[in-house]
Amino acid sequence: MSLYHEAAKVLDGSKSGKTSIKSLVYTKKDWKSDPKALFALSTEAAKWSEVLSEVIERSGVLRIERQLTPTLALILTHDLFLSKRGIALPATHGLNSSISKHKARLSAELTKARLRRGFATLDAFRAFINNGSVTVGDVSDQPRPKLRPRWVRINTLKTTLDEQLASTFAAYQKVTSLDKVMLSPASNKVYCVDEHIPNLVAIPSSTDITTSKAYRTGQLILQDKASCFPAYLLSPKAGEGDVMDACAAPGNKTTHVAAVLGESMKSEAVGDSSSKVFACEKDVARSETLEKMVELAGASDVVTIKAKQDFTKLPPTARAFANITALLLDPSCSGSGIVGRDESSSITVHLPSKTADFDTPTSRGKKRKRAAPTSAPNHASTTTTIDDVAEEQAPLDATEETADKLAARLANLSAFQLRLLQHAMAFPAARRVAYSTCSIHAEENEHVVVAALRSSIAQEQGWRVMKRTEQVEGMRTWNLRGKVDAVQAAARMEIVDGETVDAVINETEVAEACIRCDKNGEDGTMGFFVVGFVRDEDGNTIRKSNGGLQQPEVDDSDDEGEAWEGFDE
Ligand SMILES: C[S@@+](CC[C@H](N)C(=O)[O-])C[C@H]1O[C@@H](n2cnc3c(N)ncnc32)[C@H](O)[C@@H]1O
Repeated sequence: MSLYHEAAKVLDGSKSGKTSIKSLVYTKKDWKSDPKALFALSTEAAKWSEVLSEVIERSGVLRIERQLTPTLALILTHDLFLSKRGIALPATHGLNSSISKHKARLSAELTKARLRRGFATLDAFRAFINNGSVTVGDVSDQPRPKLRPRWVRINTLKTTLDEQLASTFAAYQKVTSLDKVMLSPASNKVYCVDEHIPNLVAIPSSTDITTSKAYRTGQLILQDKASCFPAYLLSPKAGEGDVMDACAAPGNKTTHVAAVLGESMKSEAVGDSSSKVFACEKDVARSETLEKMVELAGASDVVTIKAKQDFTKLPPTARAFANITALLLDPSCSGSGIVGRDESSSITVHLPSKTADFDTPTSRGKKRKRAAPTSAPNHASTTTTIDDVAEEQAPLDATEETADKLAARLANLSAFQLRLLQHAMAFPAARRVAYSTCSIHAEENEHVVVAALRSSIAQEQGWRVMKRTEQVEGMRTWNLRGKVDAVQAAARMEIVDGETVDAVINETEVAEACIRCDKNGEDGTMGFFVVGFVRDEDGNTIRKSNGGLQQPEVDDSDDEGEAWEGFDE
């Protein structure tokens, strides 16, 4: 059947170490299989390849089924145990039966492989593999790998940290370092209160809290630590004005900023209606999700949803927005920081050896060997190269085309992100903007920051970066900052349009102001970027730039939905 043979071809192709699975699948046009299904199967089989190679070798199947290649055996064993639908071939098909008839033996080896690694259930093992860590070893004699934690935000609109520690997490043991959570065996119930973001807790990734009442009722929200940075960096104070979340769905940052405002209301003892949050979302389906999320989080009283609304069409000078002093801008981006995205580019593919010698029916009586370590010579082990992050290192092959496409896509995205950022800067009473992406690319991050600082709207209205020294404590003490070379490169870029003016950029200060999070790094976060913009002067000036753009003086709040064509028109 083509799917299995074609997936085997992809995995064999990725052994050269030059081309990623993604590249192999998407640069060839004449696959018989659906490319999405082919990509999914190849990636999943590659993720499990170290474990399944061990299982296949120990079962001795390849020495019995001589017609099976190691790659086909790997892929079929994957589907036999790990795909919901099983092997997608009739039971009588030769390929299916060559693996299925050894099901009992393979299953026993899979169980042993799981238990050797300390996982009580297949689900916990799956969570471990999906977490991106494929380098596993016997718990008895090898250090445990660090696993990204599960981040749980305590929704202070509905509960408190203390309440949750005494209820949902009552059976958990408190640990004081994130490492202890990341190194914790799957069965351990531990938590660590985060040192940077208030009301955030880390638990082991294999711990499922989605069945808890607190989660189901919106008291707990699963939100990556990095994704909590923007609302915390913005830290709006109740009574100081309203907040606009420009690109809001599904609403994690909206509900977080509402909670931050709520906390400030408690501490400042200001009236309930003193500040509100507008949440704008362009997409129809995502607007519905946003509405549900806001309601579930108990934020409906504070949040006014602008559903199906393009942010760039909202007139900043509308009366309804006259009191907006802070904006969150988390626009669509490449998503390259999301764990699981593009992971095919860095997966090490392991293949079982046909001649591995374990205690199998055909090698009975021989001395039993331990599982081969990751780098054992009887594993055909290679790491495929990443085709987007390390473009400059990519060898001259099919990835070149992908790199060109990526560059074009990033150029489009950054132009869009800059346009939204300039629009955010146009709100007359705005004093703070938090700009963020879940991208690891400088084009969407430092480059956008520099371009925004050089834009005439920023120059005319006095926008600058929020310096590191001005940031809230948890953000000030976060060590990973923006890339100076990326800021320098952007500052040297030619000014291409009349909307941009020459401006002096303090490169070190800008890079220090920017905050980055590493994908799969020691901090257990996704790849992320956030920066704050502030302005001190009175910003009620209406922009009349040399490009002839003027904002209409809209003073009727009902006009919000009307098309204000924005800066690009
Ligand atoms: C990265 S997601 C936002 C995630 C959200 N901030 C959160 O934390 O849950 C970007 C969102 O912006 C929306 N979007 C894109 N362009 C927009 C525009 N011009 N106006 C409003 N929303 C837009 C997308 O539909 C998408 O839902």
